[in-house]
Amino acid sequence: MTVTVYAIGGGQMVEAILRAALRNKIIEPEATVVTDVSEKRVNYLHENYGVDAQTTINEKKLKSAEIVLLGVRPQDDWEKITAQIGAAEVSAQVISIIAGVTLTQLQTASNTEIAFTRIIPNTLTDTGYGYSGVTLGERAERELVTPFLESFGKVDFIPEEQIDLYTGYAVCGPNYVYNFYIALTNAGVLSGLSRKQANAIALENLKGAAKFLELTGKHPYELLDINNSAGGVGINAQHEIDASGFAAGIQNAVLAAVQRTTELGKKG
Ligand SMILES: NC(=O)C1=CN([C@@H]2O[C@H](COP(=O)(O)OP(=O)(O)OC[C@H]3O[C@@H](n4cnc5c(N)ncnc54)[C@H](O)[C@@H]3O)[C@@H](O)[C@H]2O)C=CC1
Ligand SMILES: O=C(O)[C@@H]1CCC=N1
Repeated sequence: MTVTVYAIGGGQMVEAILRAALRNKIIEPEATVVTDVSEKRVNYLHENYGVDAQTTINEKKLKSAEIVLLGVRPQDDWEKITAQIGAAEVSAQVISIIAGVTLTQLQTASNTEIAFTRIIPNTLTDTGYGYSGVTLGERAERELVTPFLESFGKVDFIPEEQIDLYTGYAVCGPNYVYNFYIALTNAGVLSGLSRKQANAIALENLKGAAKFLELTGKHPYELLDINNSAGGVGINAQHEIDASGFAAGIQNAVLAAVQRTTELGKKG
C-alpha cells in the first residue's frame, strides 16, 4: 500500500523522511509533491528523488493528497501556510513536524476542522533506529497515518504534554551521542592512537555497549562493576568522571533543549 504525500517545506528533516518512505515503498516519487520557497532546494529534491517539487503550493494537488506534511521551522511562516491548507479544505491527514507548535495553535491557524497529527521525528531515518514521538489530534485517524510514520522510524504515541520533552531528549538524542563520540575519540588520539584506530574502537564500543545493555537488561552500574577491578584501572577512570561535570553537562543540555522547544512554539 502506498500513500500520496504533499510536503510543505523541503528541508533536512523532510528530505530524511521522504528518503526513508521512498526506500520503504510507502510513497512513490510520481505521487509525492514538495513545495519549498527555495528554488535551489526544489531542484535538488526533484533531481535526487524524482519527486514533483515546486516553489508555490499547487492547490489541486494539495487537495488530492492523502497526507500533508507540514515541514517548515517554527521560525517560518507556518501560520500562513496552515491557513492556506485550511482554506483549501483538504481532507488529508495533516502531519506537523514543527517543534514546539501545539495542536491547538495549528487548529486555530487553519481556521477550519482539520485532522492534525503532531509528531517529532528522529533524524536517524536511514538506520531503522530512533523514535518519533506522535500525538494524534481529535480528528486524526491512527490507521491512516501509522504506515507512513512507521516508514521512517519507530513510533511512540505520547500525550501532547510530553512532546517538548521528547524533542529535547529523544530527538536531539543523537546529538548527545555524537558529542560523546567526539570526546572519546579525541581521548584516544590524545593518548597516542591514530585517528583511524580511535574512531573504529569508539564506534565498536558504542555499538557493543548498547547491545550489551539491551541483551542483559542490567543497570549500567552492574556492568561497570564487571569492568572495574578493585583498585584497578577502570575505577581510577571512574573517579575522574565522577569528579567532573560530565553528567550535569549532559543533563543541562537536555533541559536547555526542552526549554528552547517550548520557547520556539510560543514565538508563533
Ligand atoms: N532537523 C531535525 O533534526 C528535526 C527537525 N524538526 C522540525 O522539522 C522542521 C524543519 O527543520 P529542518 O528540516 O531542520 O529545517 P530546514 O531549515 O532544513 O528546512 C526548512 C525548509 O522550509 C523551507 N521554507 C521556509 N519557509 C517556507 C514557506 N513559507 N513555504 C515553503 N517552504 C518554506 C525552507 O526553504 C527550508 O528548506 C522544523 O520545524 C523542526 O523543528 C523536527 C525534528 C528533528
Ligand atoms: O534543532 C532543531 O530545531 C530541530 C528540532 C529538534 C531537533 N532538531
